[in-house]
Amino acid sequence: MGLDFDSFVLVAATANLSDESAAREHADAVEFRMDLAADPLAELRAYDGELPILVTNRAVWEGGEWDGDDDERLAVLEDALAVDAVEAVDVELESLRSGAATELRAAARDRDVSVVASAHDFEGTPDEIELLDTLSDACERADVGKLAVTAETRADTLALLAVTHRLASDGRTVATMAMGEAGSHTRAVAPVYGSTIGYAPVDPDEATAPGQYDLETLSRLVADLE
Ligand SMILES: O=C1C[C@@](O)(C(=O)O)C[C@@H](O)[C@@H]1O
Repeated sequence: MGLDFDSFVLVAATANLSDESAAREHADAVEFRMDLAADPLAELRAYDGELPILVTNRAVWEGGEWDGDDDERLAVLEDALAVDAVEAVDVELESLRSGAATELRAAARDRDVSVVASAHDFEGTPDEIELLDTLSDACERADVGKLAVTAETRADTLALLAVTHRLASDGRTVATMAMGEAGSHTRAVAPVYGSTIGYAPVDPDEATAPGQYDLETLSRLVADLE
């Protein structure tokens, strides 16, 4: 069974699967950032942890560190689907739009692995109409539509929360967060408006995005606001 995003899933984001034992107390799953690991497939195949895994192999053009061939990047993700503990896969919305990840999505569906279509803006926060367009499109193309923007003002974070609320109220499965210092609180608050995934590093020095809380803190904040 793929990871079920019907209720909030707290994900420990890491480049190192050995973090799983430390994450177990607070996290529901691990996000394995394959693009940040030296030999990700070997690490995955050797995994004997308890938490289910969401695999991500983020390209440089989407803010990650995979700078090789893009088809190969998606092929590595497809190989990762064969590992039993892998219950969800993150696929860039751009790769779904271009058709490059059509086969990967079909392979995930065959294996009952949930698909998260993700879009990131590392420069700023587009207006609400564009946020709605992007997130709706991500929802159409996958089991979860995910949108991470960079907030500079309260107005940016409000726009993101409004769109989160609107789509979640319409019954879509969304995950949203604002990166950057001004956006940090959205990581705790967006779940109140229907966001179903939160990302946090076990060790605050190992954050995978700007403005993340550490895992224990995010777990407490989300639980307190529930
Ligand atoms: O896409 C996301 C969300 C994220 O960028 C964040 O802002 O928490 C962290 C990444 O590890 C993950 O792949």
